[in-house]
Amino acid sequence: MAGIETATLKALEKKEICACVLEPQDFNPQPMQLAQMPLTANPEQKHAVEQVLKYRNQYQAFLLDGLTGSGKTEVYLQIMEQVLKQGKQVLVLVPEIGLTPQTISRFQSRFHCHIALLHSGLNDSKRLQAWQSAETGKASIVLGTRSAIYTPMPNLGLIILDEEHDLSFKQQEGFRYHARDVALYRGHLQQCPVILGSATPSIDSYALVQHGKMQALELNQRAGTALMPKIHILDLKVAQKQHGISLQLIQDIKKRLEKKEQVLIFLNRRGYAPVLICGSCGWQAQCPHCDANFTVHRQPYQHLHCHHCGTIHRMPEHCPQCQHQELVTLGMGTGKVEEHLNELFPDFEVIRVDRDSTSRVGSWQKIYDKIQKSEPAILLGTQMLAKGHHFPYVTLVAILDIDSGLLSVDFRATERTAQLIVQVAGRAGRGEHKGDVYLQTLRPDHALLNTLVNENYRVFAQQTLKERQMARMPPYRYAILIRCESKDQAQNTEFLQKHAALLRQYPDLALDIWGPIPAPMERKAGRYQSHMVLLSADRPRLHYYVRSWWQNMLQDKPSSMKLTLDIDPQELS
Ligand SMILES: Nc1ncnc2c1ncn2[C@@H]1O[C@H](COP(=O)(O)OP(=O)(O)OP(=O)(O)O)[C@@H](O)[C@H]1O
Repeated sequence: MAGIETATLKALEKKEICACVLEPQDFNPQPMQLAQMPLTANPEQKHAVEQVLKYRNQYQAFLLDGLTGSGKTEVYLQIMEQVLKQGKQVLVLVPEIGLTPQTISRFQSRFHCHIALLHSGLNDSKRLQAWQSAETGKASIVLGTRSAIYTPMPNLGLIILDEEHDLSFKQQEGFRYHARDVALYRGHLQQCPVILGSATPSIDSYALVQHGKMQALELNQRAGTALMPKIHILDLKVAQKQHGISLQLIQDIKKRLEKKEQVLIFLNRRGYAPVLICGSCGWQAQCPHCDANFTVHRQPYQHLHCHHCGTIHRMPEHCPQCQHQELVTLGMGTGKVEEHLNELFPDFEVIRVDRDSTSRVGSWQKIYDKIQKSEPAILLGTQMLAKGHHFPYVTLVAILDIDSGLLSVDFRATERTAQLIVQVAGRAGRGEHKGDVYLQTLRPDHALLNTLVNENYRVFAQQTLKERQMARMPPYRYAILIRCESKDQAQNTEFLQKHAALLRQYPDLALDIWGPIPAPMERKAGRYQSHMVLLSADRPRLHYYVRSWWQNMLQDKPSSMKLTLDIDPQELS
């Protein structure tokens, strides 16, 4: 309300003298003008655009399965143009807040219209403004991360989920939902097409295509003149190395930098080193609250940090067990690799991109602008660098440690690793120069690596679908994960066993119950974690029985126990 401070209004509301309400506003769509002509679509792009536009005013789900750099965004833009011209709104979801600047700038250079931005970095009033502009039709486009899927848009004409395979579309805490599922359901409710786009679609989405619930649209070549990069496997068992980096790779990095090109080094481990160990007695710095090692950090000051519960400890000056002075770090995090790269390439800039280096507001934007300049540099980073970015000057990509992704117990681990490799590799050679990709591994014969190098991601996906079908795993059966957490592991097991027995009593529910078993990380933040997985091919019946069973469990559980129910879990952690 004009002229009256919010604090005053709140005080009056507290005394029940006034009530603060939001006035519904009229829907008033704004016309869209084209700011830039579209690119000339290649035949595959044209086909994809035409297919989607056939379903302009009705629900149909599409999987836009296009190689990295094949011009999926151009396909989105050309479809959006037609939908916006009809006076309808478009909702676009991206997995990361860090992807919003590049996406918004591509939208702004193509369309003159109001674009509302929604992500976790906004304060409440900015969020409200964005919601209102969507609800009233002032915003023709809403661009946001996961929760933007709930934005009120009365005249919705198209939903796009870019990088649909990305795990961040699933909310894993509190109110659990998968933005991909909500998008499909919302498209159905509001009768508009939904496009899920990715160079590495999820196995779940391929299954939807297989079952005729989604139409696949393929882009099989890079857009413009760019070519796909060549992947090389570096066998760490035999390779000569310096600081854990093969000499062959070091030579190639040097060549690229001298040619004024950029190099991207990927390591999915932030901090300086994952282990601190005593050189005399073997003592290791472990988090007192979790079954995990402390990670050593050197910035902004030396300290130990548990990445699981957030505990921070001072860096010990000597071994607390034997008083020995020499404590050594094992393994490499981005901090240590940054140090080595600075030593190996002193004449070139090393730009580190991880959660630590981008935690300040605006820092990612500054880094991003720097990368877009045609200057030689080494970009070193974690997941943040892997997702959907277009870095035209990167011609060499190296993944320093691919093996950790091959060792997980999660049945989706190979899918995630394959996606990561293909996505990171896809940042190479997107401009005028052809790219090369190096994968450092101790397991060069691993089937996954060979399928990706000699075949492609789609072949891997088809093999994985067959394996999942044979093993009767999702998406061929439906899963529910029960997580149970308390200070007593025996209490967790006894409680889950008792309730598993009750569920087994329903004779017409064909069900497998796995567990209870300790979670992959058994103790976290001082509490024991147990898991139990329910698997059934009959989703309606599974959900029907679980509904009352779950209520029963909640009533029966001790107050100190925490229970959570995860439908279609994406991670078994
Ligand atoms: N038809 C076209 N003609 C020429 N250039 C194109 C065409 N379509 C797209 N491009 C260009 O190709 C580059 C890569 O396109 P884009 O970023 O849209 O690919 P993408 O499929 O979204 O990639 P990724 O999945 O890796 O994020 C961009 O510079 C884009 O402008």
